[in-house]
Amino acid sequence: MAPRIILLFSGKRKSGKDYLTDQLQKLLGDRCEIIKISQPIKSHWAKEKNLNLNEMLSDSEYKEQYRLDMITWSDEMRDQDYGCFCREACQNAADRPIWIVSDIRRKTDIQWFTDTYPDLIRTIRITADEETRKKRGYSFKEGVDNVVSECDLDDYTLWDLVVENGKGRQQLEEQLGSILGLLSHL
Ligand SMILES: Nc1ncnc2c1ncn2[C@@H]1O[C@H](COP(=O)(O)OP(=O)(O)OP(=O)(O)O)[C@@H](O)[C@H]1O
Repeated sequence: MAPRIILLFSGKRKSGKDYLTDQLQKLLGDRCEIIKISQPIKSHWAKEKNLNLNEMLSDSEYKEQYRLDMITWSDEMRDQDYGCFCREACQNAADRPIWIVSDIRRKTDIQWFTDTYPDLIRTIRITADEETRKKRGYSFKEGVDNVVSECDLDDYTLWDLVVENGKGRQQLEEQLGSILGLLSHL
């Protein structure tokens, strides 16, 4: 069974992508599969450099040590084939009706999904003010926060839904409710 809908989530660092997609998964249970484009990137990189993959995947300082190198390496891979990581992440995904991609970063990610799964794609931008993001552990890093991987979707305007997750955020139930609205036809 192929997915019947694919939700693509984007947001700046510490906007709450993992938090909200985890909550959504709790609600949807085994009807949904969480996909991370960063997973194949991290596993390739960990294998190549002989690093600990679990540490890379967890929200740790370890991951931050390698973030810059990983960005450079994955940009080179993408230049050759912009869909390479999207494709690999989807190949590893379970057959479930709802796919949640929790970390899209580029216009080409959206393009790849839209071309590969026409009509199934809904895009969601999570926003949060800088002060809130800082309270959650964000601090500006040269080469990370001012490069394409973090900024390419800043000027994208065609989101199906924008979810405020900073100071002005609604209750979690309402945030999730607006996301579920995108699934109401299923
Ligand atoms: N609505 C919220 N209520 C309470 N805590 C939140 C909320 N949103 C996010 N957080 C907390 O803020 C921190 C950062 O959120 P999260 O890891 O989801 O961000 P992210 O966008 O996935 O960041 P990164 O891009 O760095 O992986 C986490 O500790 C998370 O639990």
